[in-house]
Amino acid sequence: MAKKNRLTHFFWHYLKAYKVQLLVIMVAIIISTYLQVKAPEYIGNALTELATYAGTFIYGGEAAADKTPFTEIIILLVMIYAMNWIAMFIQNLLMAGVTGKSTNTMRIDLFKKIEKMSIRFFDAHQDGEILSRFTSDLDNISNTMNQALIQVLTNISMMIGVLIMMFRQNVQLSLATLAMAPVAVAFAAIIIGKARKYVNIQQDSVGELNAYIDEKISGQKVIITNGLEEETIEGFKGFNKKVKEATFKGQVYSGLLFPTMQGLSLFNTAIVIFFGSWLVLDGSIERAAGLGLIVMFVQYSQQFYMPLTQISSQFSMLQLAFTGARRLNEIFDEEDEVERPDVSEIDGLHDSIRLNQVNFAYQSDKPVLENVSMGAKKGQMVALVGPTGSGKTTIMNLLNRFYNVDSGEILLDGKDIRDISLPSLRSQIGIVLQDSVLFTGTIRDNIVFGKPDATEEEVVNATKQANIHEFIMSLEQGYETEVSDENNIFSVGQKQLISIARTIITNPDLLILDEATSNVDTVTESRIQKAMENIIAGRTSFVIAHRLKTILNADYIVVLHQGKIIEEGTHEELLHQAGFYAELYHNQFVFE
Ligand SMILES: Nc1ncnc2c1ncn2[C@@H]1O[C@H](COP(=O)(O)OP(=O)(O)OP(=O)(O)O)[C@@H](O)[C@H]1O
Repeated sequence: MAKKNRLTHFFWHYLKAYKVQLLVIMVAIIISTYLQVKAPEYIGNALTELATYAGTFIYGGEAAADKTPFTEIIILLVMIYAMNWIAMFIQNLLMAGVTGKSTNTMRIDLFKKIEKMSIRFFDAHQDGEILSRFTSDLDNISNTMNQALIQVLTNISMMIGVLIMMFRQNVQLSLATLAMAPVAVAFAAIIIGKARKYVNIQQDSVGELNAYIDEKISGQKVIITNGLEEETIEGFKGFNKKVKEATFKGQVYSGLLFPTMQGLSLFNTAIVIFFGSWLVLDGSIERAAGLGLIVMFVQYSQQFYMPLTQISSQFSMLQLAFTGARRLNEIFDEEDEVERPDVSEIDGLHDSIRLNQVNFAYQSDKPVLENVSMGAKKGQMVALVGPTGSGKTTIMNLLNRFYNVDSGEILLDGKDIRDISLPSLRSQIGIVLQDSVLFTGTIRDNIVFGKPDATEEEVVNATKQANIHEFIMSLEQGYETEVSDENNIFSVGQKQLISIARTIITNPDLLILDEATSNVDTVTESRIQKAMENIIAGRTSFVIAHRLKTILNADYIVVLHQGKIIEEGTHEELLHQAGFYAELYHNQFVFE
């Protein structure tokens, strides 16, 4: 029940801005339903008038025959059809507007929500799975609103109209007409319940399938180099089979609705005929009027059950929209990044940044950092070293508040970073990761990403410090060269240099650097090294260091092992300790 309320609430939230349009649509639906119900009566009258005219014409001659009543009814009929056309046109036009605007708002809200999500959310969801909410789920909602909603509303108003007309004619026969309605509703509820289950599975499987396709396409090089094409296709078939099976089962149940409703409708027609005849024989209904009444109620019975049948046939489409709404709600229900209510702004790093007894786990049963205490004074460079999986990246994630500590605290100038507003904190931090991402746009766009109003001088200054200015100038279109992450005109090293320039331009007080381990040629390697030195100079920095030279440049070295600090100090101090670090050093940092 709560779920249904949630869906009703969801649709109402997006439709309430269009109350007036929806009201006009409803009125237009009622008008067109009325006109459609009324038209056959006028056709009948027209035929009667035509017969009268023809009779008079044949027996009394043209002069005696008056075709005015016939002509008048025909004109009226034309007007009825024209009004019906206008009413339907208004419905469709307004509905297209309401659908377009409301799904557009849904799409914007969804994107806004995703932009507010924490890194934990992105770590826990695959890209393709998130993407499918924007594609198939929103499409389903939009298609249903455009195509099925008016038909469903028309059918409901038709049923109400028929009910009113029936009860005005004869209450007993009306009740007989409704005899199978509870059975029909019960059947529909059971079948709908079953179908909903499979439509839900279907849409979830589509999400998983999208995630699989997305992952495999972006990892295509690895697949080819490892000769895993066949395995990948088999994996795809597995996910595709899940979609196929759920779609089939959903369709089977949805498909059951239409024939079931039609069967019940026919059965009810028989009830009406028998019950009507019994009433006539019993004398409850006058014999002369009996036959006409029975014929009328046979029609009512069909008119009443037909909309029910049609609603049922549109059901699978409605179900897709409900499932789409449920899946959008799953995202809307996710928690945003939480800020303490009394957060404040900072204007930079003035003294130090420290981790105090920090404990952290991505999953509660697997501690990743245990009792980590370390820090950097303003202007210092701290190198984090340790084997893979020791928790270096995790410390960077906590410093930037991609995640919050489970216990302990991180203090920036003595202030808990959870008390600092996220935008304010992050504006002071510059990050260069191993995998540098380029966004679609020009090189310039990519460099001024964090400072769109940067001057030409600032851009060139940043690229010079990052050692990439000359390379950019050697390109035919220089800073205006169009790039994207898939555009392979840059090597990994060059991408990292652009990413360093992007960070330099924001002039952050605190730097988080993850030194690239990927093999780059020696020229690029020394360029990166120089760029790193330039960006670090005069700033406070934490560097996940892989190169000996970087480590030797550090003011302080922290050695991590399985989430714990096992050694710390300057290079000389650590060598003197003759422990893990000294061994790594003598082995030329083989964990690279
Ligand atoms: N998003 C995540 N969800 C769950 N566990 C994670 C996540 N990210 C990292 N881990 C786990 O946390 C531990 C520490 O990982 P982390 O990335 O901090 O190590 P690292 O020292 O940076 O390793 P590397 O040098 O290979 O980058 C590892 O055991 C890893 O499996």
